Amino acid sequence: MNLLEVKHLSRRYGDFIAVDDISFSLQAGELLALIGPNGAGKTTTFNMIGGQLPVTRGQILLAGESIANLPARKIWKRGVGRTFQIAATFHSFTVLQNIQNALLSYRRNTYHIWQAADRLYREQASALLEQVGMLAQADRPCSELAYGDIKRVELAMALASEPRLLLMDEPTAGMAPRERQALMTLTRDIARARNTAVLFTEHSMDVVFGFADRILVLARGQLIAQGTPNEISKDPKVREVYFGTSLNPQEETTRPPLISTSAATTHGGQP
Ligand SMILES: Nc1ncnc2c1ncn2[C@@H]1O[C@H](COP(=O)(O)OP(=O)(O)OP(=O)(O)O)[C@@H](O)[C@H]1O
Repeated sequence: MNLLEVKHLSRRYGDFIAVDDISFSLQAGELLALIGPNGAGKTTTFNMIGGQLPVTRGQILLAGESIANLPARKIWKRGVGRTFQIAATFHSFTVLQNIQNALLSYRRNTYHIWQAADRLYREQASALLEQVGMLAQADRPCSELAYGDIKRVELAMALASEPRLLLMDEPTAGMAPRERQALMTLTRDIARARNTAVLFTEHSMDVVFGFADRILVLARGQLIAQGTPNEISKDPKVREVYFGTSLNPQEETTRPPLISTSAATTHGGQP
């Protein structure tokens, strides 16, 4: 069974259709990229799956059970995690404390008020930090960390809820190419090791084509293509959206591939 099944999903804002009848599936341990130009409907799709936005029509099934229109916290409890940027207030906490907070938040039913908060979940938090390569920096305040390391902490915080499906909205935004590669290598290794499915949006094509097992391409709310990176890079509809011209088969040898550096850096205003 697929871990996630999205069937005929739509979202309207008044008369405007932001997401138009899209269907796709995702398996445990798989990395699926959701790409498309600005305004294509990526964030809207994410927010419907995560419960931040009501669904207008369609189904979202997690391991066969409907999660569409459930409150976000219930969806989270059922196993859909999400990376969020560390809020400004959390910068004064140490790396370890941030992970402990994430564990506390997820397991708040078992919170014992008489225990000092900083003794709770130390071992679990340390284990998560080890997985993301941040254990050596456990006692540093997050405010002192390099940007790439903050991203690792955010990943560990998302993993604190032991998600079956992890949603990552532009995980590498603002990162240098080498940092992007490192974070996505880590994400892929963790997804494989934990059998966690990852759905991510991304404007950096080096990340999309280097790490996604499959790619979904949205344009003006519609799913215009889905397939492996190799299939997507050859898809004329996708190339039309990304290069603005349709692909004549005779041109194929002369046109740049979709994964070229120019495509990787020109879309979406990322560095
Ligand atoms: N609250 C809203 N009310 C009306 N229209 C909205 C609202 N939120 C989003 N939209 C519109 O829905 C469409 C899809 O937006 P969405 O943010 O999902 O796109 P996106 O693919 O994530 O874009 P980006 O890459 O720029 O983040 C856009 O045309 C946007 O203007």
